[in-house]
Amino acid sequence: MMNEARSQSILVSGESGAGKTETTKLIMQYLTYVGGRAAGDDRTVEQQVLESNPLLEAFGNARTVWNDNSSRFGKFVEIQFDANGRISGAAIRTYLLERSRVVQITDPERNYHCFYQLCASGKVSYSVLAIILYDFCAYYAWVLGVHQSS
Ligand SMILES: Nc1ncnc2c1ncn2[C@@H]1O[C@H](COP(=O)(O)OP(=O)(O)OP(=O)(O)O)[C@@H](O)[C@H]1O
Repeated sequence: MMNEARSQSILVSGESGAGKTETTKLIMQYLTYVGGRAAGDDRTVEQQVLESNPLLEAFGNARTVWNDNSSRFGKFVEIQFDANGRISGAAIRTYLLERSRVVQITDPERNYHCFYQLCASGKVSYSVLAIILYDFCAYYAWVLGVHQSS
């Protein structure tokens, strides 16, 4: 990329359970390692890129019969580098979240991780739980609306 001064793409594909999600995380770890800044900086872009994975997985991954942590959406990760090869920015776009899973699941499959994480925390009062569940529902309703209108 630096030699040719041209953007490059990596396409990770395969059937469910093939290892796309884990491979993508390894690629992101590698790119943030080679394009990282000096230690001691504040929370850097590369840290934010890596830290986005658990959050995205909470809202978009679920257990299926093939994979305990199956990604139920597509992801386009763009990492921008400056002229020195250092990471200068990043953007993540998500596509085609499996909408039906929000309201319908078949045993032994599960809904999205975030619902179980919320219940497992055991530290929220019922009123806070209701607010958070309301926000989750609003989030998924927004996602459904976005995909329906596009
Ligand atoms: N590099 C790896 N090292 C160790 N285990 C791995 C690796 N890649 C995949 N696995 C194992 O395979 C499982 C499925 O991998 P992963 O979730 O990446 O698949 P996937 O192709 O993204 O599946 P899906 O399409 O359902 O999201 C992981 O939970 C892990 O147990």
